[in-house]
Amino acid sequence: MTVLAVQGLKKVYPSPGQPLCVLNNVEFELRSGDRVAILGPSGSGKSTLLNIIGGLDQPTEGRVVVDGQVVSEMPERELSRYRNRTVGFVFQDHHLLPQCTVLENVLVPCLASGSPQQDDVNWALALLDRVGLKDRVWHRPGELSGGERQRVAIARALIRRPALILADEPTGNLDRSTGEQVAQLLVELHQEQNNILIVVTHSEHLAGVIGKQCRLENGQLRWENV
Ligand SMILES: Nc1ncnc2c1ncn2[C@@H]1O[C@H](COP(=O)(O)OP(=O)(O)OP(=O)(O)O)[C@@H](O)[C@H]1O
Repeated sequence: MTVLAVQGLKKVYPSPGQPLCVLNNVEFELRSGDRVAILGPSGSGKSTLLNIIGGLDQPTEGRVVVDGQVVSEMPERELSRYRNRTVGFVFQDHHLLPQCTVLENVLVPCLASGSPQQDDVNWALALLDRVGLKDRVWHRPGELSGGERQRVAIARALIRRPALILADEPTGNLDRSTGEQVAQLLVELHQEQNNILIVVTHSEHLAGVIGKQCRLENGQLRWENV
């Protein structure tokens, strides 16, 4: 069981006029099995919040605690391990390596601890089967549709069996029906893997597929259907 606690989180960006306060005392707690969509207008700080949780950005004040460990206080080595092992990222732009096959792309996170083991390859193949890409493992990203590329990115995010899945506009580049399939897949895999799933989106429709929702506005997080 993983517990994610976001405590008194504040993020202020310097700017030529007034400093820009995008997060102001954001607080919540999630546990394994929880999933939530974070909605909010463009520029409201959704990606900033996700990046701080994922250890890609530092808060100005407050902290993110995962299983008792404060992310912003982790030494660099531990932070890299946290990003690689505890967190699985899915971005709007899939960030797949164009020269690598689908299978190699899914295995990329395993390279952090040397070359992938047979167990990793077996799990990657099982995940690719699960996301409906069994027949595409030797393709390269350029030979896939947008929805297929995003499904590869989801398999890659799950390869280390992370406790936390952070998805930033995962369907942003997809048409509505493909986006809905990808969102449904995220939900199904979340239920199977019992991780914590946080999805940042503009889309009320996607948020509806995810379930529990909160809204980030003026630096504050407001929970909706809890
Ligand atoms: N490194 C930075 N330096 C200064 N300002 C920044 C920086 N990163 C983000 N911002 C500003 O902080 C605000 C929040 O940005 P963020 O990307 O978190 O918003 P968002 O809600 O994810 O937006 P969108 O939905 O458009 O992706 C924006 O106004 C942005 O311009």
